[in-house]
Amino acid sequence: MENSDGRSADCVRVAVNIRPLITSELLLGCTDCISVVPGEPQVQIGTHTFTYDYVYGSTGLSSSMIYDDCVAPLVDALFNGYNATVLAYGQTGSGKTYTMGTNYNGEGTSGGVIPRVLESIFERVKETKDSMEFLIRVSFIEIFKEEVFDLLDPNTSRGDATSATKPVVLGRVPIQIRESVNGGITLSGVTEPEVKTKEEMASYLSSGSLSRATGSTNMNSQSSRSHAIFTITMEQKNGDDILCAKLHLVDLAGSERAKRTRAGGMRLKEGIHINKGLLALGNVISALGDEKKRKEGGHVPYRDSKLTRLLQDSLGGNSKTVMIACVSPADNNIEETLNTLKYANRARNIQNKAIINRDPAAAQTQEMRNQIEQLQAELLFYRGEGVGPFEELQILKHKTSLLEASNAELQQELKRRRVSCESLQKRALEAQVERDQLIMKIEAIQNGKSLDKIDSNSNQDYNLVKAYVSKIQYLEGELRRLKTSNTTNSRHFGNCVDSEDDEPLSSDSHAKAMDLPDESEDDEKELEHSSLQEQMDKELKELDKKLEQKEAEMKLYNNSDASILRHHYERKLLEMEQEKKILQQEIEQLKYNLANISSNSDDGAEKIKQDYLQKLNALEMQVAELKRKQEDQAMLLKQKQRSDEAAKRLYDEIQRIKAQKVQWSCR
Ligand SMILES: Nc1ncnc2c1ncn2[C@@H]1O[C@H](COP(=O)(O)OP(=O)(O)OP(=O)(O)O)[C@@H](O)[C@H]1O
Repeated sequence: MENSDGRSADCVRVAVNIRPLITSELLLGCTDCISVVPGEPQVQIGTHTFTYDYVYGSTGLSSSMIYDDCVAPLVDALFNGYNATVLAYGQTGSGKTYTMGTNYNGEGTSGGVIPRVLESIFERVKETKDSMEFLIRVSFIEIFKEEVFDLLDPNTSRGDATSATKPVVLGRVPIQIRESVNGGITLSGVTEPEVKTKEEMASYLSSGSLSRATGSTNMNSQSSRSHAIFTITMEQKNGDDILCAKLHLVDLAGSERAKRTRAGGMRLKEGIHINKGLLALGNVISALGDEKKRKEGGHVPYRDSKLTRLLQDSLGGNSKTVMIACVSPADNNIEETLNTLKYANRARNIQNKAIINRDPAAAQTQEMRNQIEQLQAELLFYRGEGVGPFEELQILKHKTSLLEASNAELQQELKRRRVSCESLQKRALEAQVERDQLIMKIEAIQNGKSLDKIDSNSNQDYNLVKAYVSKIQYLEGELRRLKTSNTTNSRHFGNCVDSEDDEPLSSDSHAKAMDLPDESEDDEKELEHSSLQEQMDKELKELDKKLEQKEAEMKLYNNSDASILRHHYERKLLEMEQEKKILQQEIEQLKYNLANISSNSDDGAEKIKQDYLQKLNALEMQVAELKRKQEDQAMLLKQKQRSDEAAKRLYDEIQRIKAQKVQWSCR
């Protein structure tokens, strides 16, 4: 099968992610050595031009699109029973960990792909869990100095996700790679806990990442010294059909040259092992990506390293694979960047053969069941016990299966609608709570309370308002119920009254009148009805009071104070934006000064450079803090808009209830 770009759907997809120049590179006076051809997935470096499936960063596509373009299709594939791999490759400090989000700790939003994978998997599980059983497990391993270690092994775990400091290394026992009879690669005894929520999965990722070997090199203060593979295994059971597939998320250690990283001692030894694994990976990519070698059926050296053995299925095997080549644009990295781009270019030629991983026993059972059905039909036909010719039987069977399929689809649709209905109800409740909370805030402001004090009380208020709104919803429900029962009673009572009307009775109504109970029964019914009426009048009055109260609140809310609050938020946002702009201008100015100092060899230049560097750092932190505050303000503003909408809906609802009530009272 071919894609619109003419490449086979099973080819390894390759994306290049160019990170921006980082402060340390700017301090060295580095400039961009790589450019992206506008509108094309093409990069130019020196005299070379390379084409990929996607190019992000440095004015190519925005790197925030990596997940949607490259990774979301792999999550789809996982749910369809295909193995999938995302592989981040590149020199040390080129942004692999940043791109993958391997250090995600479950809090906030990291730009990396892993948090989005977690989010998306559990959203889809939630959507389909009524018709499907899921079993999700995770494993997290690292290859450190050519040994495979289990990062989730509770016996050797070096800390938990909440620990702020890096835990101490305990003696770890490497795990063995095994090859199963059908050639599949397994890790004997690897810890594979079952996970049921996104948070649980994130906590395993986070505790494993803490245990991962990192160290400081000259090129990256937090350099990953090992190759890490986080694997999500998903088993889906639908009746007898079982699909079992794996998604590998691979964050490789950076390729590096000892001279550049100024590594010595332990770091040097680590580097040698890292490079050995990456060299083997390069050879595998060359063997698979070189058309000539592939046609000649040349040997693929998977066995040369643990890394290549573990990635055997991902490169040239049963997997849908995306490789994200991460590069730095700095001209002092040009040699490594060129190398990465060359490998990435070659990797585009790798052909995989992904197949749906159906449980063999379940697949066989299904096949046998079909066979039995077929044979039974044939038997009926030959015995002459069939209702008609064999073909007719086949048509009927086909029709039945079509009807069954459509039935299943309809049931699915029904379930989906139910779920969405529930979630809409929940959202309506939340919106009402928010609205009421805002009204309370406005009141508090009017009463002269400070914003800080209001915020500190808001949690307490939230629960109160929630309880209050649920109560109102309950009462509204009760009222509806009573209205219905009253309508029924009124009809019945109306019938009785009709029979006493002066108007002549039709023969039909006359017949009905004959069926009427005797007078004492009538009295009883009337009494019962009037007591019911009385009770309902009481409830109605109460509801009237509530409606009035709500309307008064709405009026209060709709008056100019609400717009004061909105203006307050908008003004704050604007102020922050201006402050951010000023800070960014200062940063630009500092960077410019720094660039000038870098080319200046004055004696005092180094001191000024250090001062600038410190100031730059402080300013960058200030900008980050401002950004966070700005996001908070924007969220508040959004919340406010949502509450306005909810208030409007509520107001409409009140009007509707009132209209209904008037109608009802007139009956
Ligand atoms: N797209 C980006 N935007 C801004 N900063 C980035 C980006 N990518 C990476 N960085 C920064 O570059 C530095 C190195 O990134 P990272 O640690 O992800 O590199 P790495 O390739 O994983 O390195 P190593 O192989 O040594 O572990 C970090 O400070 C990170 O914050």
